[in-house]
Amino acid sequence: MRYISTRGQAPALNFEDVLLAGLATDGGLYVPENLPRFTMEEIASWAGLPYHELAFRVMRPFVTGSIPDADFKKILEETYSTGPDGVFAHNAVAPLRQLNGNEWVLELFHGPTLAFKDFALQLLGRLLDHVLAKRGERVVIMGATSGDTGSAAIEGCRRCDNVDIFILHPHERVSDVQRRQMTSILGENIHNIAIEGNFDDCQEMVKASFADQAFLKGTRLVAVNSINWARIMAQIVYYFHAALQLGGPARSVAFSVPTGNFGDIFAGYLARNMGLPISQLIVATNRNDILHRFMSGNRYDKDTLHHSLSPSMDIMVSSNFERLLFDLHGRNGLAVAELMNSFKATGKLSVEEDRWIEARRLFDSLAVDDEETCRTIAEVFKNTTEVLDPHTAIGVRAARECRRSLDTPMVILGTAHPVKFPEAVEKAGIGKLLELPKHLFDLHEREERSTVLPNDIKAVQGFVSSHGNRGKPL
Ligand SMILES: Cc1ncc(COP(=O)(O)O)c(C=O)c1O
Ligand SMILES: N[C@@H](CCOP(=O)(O)O)C(=O)O
Repeated sequence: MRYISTRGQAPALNFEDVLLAGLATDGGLYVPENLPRFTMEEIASWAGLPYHELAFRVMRPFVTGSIPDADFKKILEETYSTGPDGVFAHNAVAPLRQLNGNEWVLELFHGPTLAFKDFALQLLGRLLDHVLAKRGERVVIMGATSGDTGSAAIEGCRRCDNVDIFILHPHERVSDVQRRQMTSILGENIHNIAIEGNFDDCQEMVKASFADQAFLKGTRLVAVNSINWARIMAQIVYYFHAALQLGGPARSVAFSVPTGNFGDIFAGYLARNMGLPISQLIVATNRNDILHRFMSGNRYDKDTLHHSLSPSMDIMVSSNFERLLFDLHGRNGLAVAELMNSFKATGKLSVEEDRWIEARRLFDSLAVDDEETCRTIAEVFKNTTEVLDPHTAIGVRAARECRRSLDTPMVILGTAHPVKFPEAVEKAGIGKLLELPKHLFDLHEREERSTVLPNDIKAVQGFVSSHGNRGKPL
């Protein structure tokens, strides 16, 4: 499998090199040159497979030529293991919980850091370990987080011998549990940086570091955000997993996806393009609604960033939207480069009418504010005694508002465990005490380590270069 850049001017890479890349050299994002497509018979034959075996079938075409089948199978078996020493706490890995009649939450929060990010980052860490050991190479990882990617990336990479990982989070803008999950994992190669800015500032600094890597003195820079193709690839699997449990592929399924960086929903869009019958994909945003404004009015314009009760989706500019733009423009990289350059200059973007109509055919959307989020948490609790996290609640609200058919199963991606967001749960009026799982029971007593830095790329790059070799200078 070869991968090409959404801006059309970077060299095509194989999977191994894409895994070790972040942004392409032309500033674009990598996508497969040709998407694999499965037949209905093939997909139907996967019903009942354990998660890791399904993952092998769905992802194999993407890694072919780079990771031998036997190694990939072993890595997947370890990644999606369950049981007392396993990675995931639920035997089904990603169980479906019925909310009512034909509405289901796909619980993606049974991994070590209690959010859907574990599905991809547990895999990414193992793939990096495999590839770097083979190459005998050390790398620096830089990642930006609004709260969940950070801990999942650290947890996924903490045992990798060949990485130093630097995670940038917005200072005082992630929940207490989220911060502690990151800053209490101690190791000479783990570096948490609290930036005096917002998530977009963090994300921008990571992206800019790919463009100018002199500060790394020759050490390779790797991404753990969803700009890294391997992240998206792993997130495709659970769409197949959910649909197969609900009568797919003979029956279509609809998905509602809490969205920030457009990564998770883009994975659903790819699952549909790979042959999975998906009748509806709903983009569910919080008040930071650039994606909803595009879908509903062809206006992808920067706004100010609002702090919400769903902080992980407090994102102004969505990285993976560029991957959709690439498809909407007939995979014309130069057209995308032009659009993105103009967006960089003006903060505004809209597309030609026919391309926007196509986007509307592909996605429905809704923006949900804090009040509606709390109302939904309370409503679901009253009817089911399930406590939703605020991001999942946004998905539920959007599913209920945008649903086209009651006969089609509606799956809402349950992206995080509510224990990570007690403020929203409390504001929803739910008195039920939520307990941290066993492996995190003493989280609030653990020692924390992080460095506060100004919103200044030179300060961040200086820190990376003076700590990038197991805490010592590069
Ligand atoms: C809990 C949670 N839900 C939803 C999202 C949105 O996912 P994405 O950025 O892939 O759209 C994120 C992170 O962005 C998240 O952490
Ligand atoms: N919600 C994310 C933001 C980063 O998104 P990513 O999927 O591109 O890593 C987070 O919690 O950090």
